Amino acid sequence: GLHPELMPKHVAVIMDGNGRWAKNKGLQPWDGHRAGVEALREIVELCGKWGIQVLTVFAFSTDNWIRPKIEIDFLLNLFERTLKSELETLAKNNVRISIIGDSSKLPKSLLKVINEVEEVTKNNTRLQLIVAVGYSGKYDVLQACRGIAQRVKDGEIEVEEIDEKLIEQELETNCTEFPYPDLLIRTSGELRVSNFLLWQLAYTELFFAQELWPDFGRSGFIEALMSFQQRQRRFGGRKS
Ligand SMILES: CC(C)CCOP(=O)(O)OP(=O)(O)O
Ligand SMILES: [Mg+2]
Repeated sequence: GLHPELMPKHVAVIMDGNGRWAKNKGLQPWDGHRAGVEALREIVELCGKWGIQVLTVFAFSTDNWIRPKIEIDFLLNLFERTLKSELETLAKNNVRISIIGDSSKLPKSLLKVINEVEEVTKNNTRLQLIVAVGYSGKYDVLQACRGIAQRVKDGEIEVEEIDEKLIEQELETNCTEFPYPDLLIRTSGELRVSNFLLWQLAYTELFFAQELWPDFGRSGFIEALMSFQQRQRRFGGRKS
């Protein structure tokens, strides 16, 4: 079974497979995304129950903008409706939610809801749910470089002061206590990172689940966590 003391502090998830799940059932991709929200709701609940402190999920990549407009419009509207409908539950369950990513292309109405849910839940302490929307690892590193360059240009910092800590501050990880995911789970059998968190995954344990995201639930999550708990993490060192 699971050992509470070996629970990861920060879990990251690439929720993949919604489209194939829908196709297998003769449905439209957005039916898969709708089912995907139910899967996310279950995993959030389990994280809260099992004492996982941070859950970062990949909901929409900077590279997903090339999808058909109808699917993008559905997804953006789904995010807005879900944030609104889940706000009360998140607040009741002491979950702090924040959104990371390039918000410049998001509709004003979605931005408004994002600001509201971040504000309402900002002092919650049980679980931090970070939803990456319009995010990618390369976008994150790029915006951090620009931020640091501007601070040097403004004379705020010297080039010599640029260190890993400073980069971490400029990245959009948005989590000071546990910035580095201990475990990354990707569903649907794909074996790639797909421009998700990059800097932050330096020593993250990877777990690839066969289930399509809408089918990933308690049993799949337990399997991933049990695999994690059996790993020997050396962070580049040598087992003493
Ligand atoms: C937007 C993102 C959460 C969607 C994940 O599922 P997907 O649409 O990539 O599904 P497929 O890989 O099966 O097409
Ligand atoms: Mg996919």
